[in-house]
Amino acid sequence: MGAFAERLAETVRQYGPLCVGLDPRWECLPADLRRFSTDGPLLFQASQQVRQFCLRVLELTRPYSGVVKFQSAFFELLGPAGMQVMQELIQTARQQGWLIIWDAKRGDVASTAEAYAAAALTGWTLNGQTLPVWDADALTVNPYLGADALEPFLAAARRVGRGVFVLVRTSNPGAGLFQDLICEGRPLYSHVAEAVARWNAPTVSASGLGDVGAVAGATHPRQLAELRQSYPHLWLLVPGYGAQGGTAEEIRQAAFRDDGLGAIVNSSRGVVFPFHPHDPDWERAIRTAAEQAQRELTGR
Ligand SMILES: O=c1ccn([C@@H]2O[C@H](COP(=O)(O)O)[C@@H](O)[C@H]2O)c(=O)[nH]1
Repeated sequence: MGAFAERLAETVRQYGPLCVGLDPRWECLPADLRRFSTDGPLLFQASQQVRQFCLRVLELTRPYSGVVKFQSAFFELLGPAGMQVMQELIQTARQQGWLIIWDAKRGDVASTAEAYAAAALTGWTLNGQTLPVWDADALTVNPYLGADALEPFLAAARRVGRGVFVLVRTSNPGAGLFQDLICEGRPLYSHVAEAVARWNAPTVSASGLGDVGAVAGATHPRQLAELRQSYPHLWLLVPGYGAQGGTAEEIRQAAFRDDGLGAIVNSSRGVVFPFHPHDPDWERAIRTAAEQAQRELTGR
């Protein structure tokens, strides 16, 4: 498997920068799919309905995107059956040719991070056999515990040509509480970005981009533009487009390099739930939303 950065560059050249966010919110599912039969545990039944919906989303959006981000929270909410469904969907997405980001925002002391990293990226070697577990192409991680705690993720990614996206400037309204605190004359997030660029540097490949990227919200276009300008070798994972208020125009101006690479832009609710649960034409709504997002993000 080639370097993550190059596989991502190839995907963005082919499909544009849209990343489909698979966040299966039960209350947003089409009403027809929110049905239960009389037997079987409810969480299991709900997981099967989510499975059916997500499979359809993957098919409908595939022409417009090559990257899918699984938001672990919504699958965890469904318990073990939901986790099983997530694993099956990840395998299906891989067979369909998607690049897979697992948004689980991991971060812990190094000895524990090693287990998280094996589960997400390398697989686990047991009895001489390496078993893939989640088998993601990239994982989101939280930098708060420091460099030693991130190293197991970076090492795992290096070993198997995978990627890591480090939270730098998140999209939520309260992000500044800690991330904007001034330390040594500049905001904390800019120190994090500098460290991410340092970890990324040895991985930079032909596209001029590397395997250790940064999460930078579309809802803070000034900081997004500043990160883009300061760190041309970083892939940016940009959430906050659509449902959280980030616009395609602001993103186009702030997030990309001159060659059109450098950022992937996540849309979860905007692309996956652009319909009312009682709208019978929900499939067409998803297809239209994905097509429009692809078009407006590339400015075509
Ligand atoms: O700063 C961040 C980091 C991650 N997210 C995640 O992205 C999606 C956004 O969903 P939308 O429905 O498009 O708003 C979701 O999975 C978040 O957990 C983020 O929003 N901001």
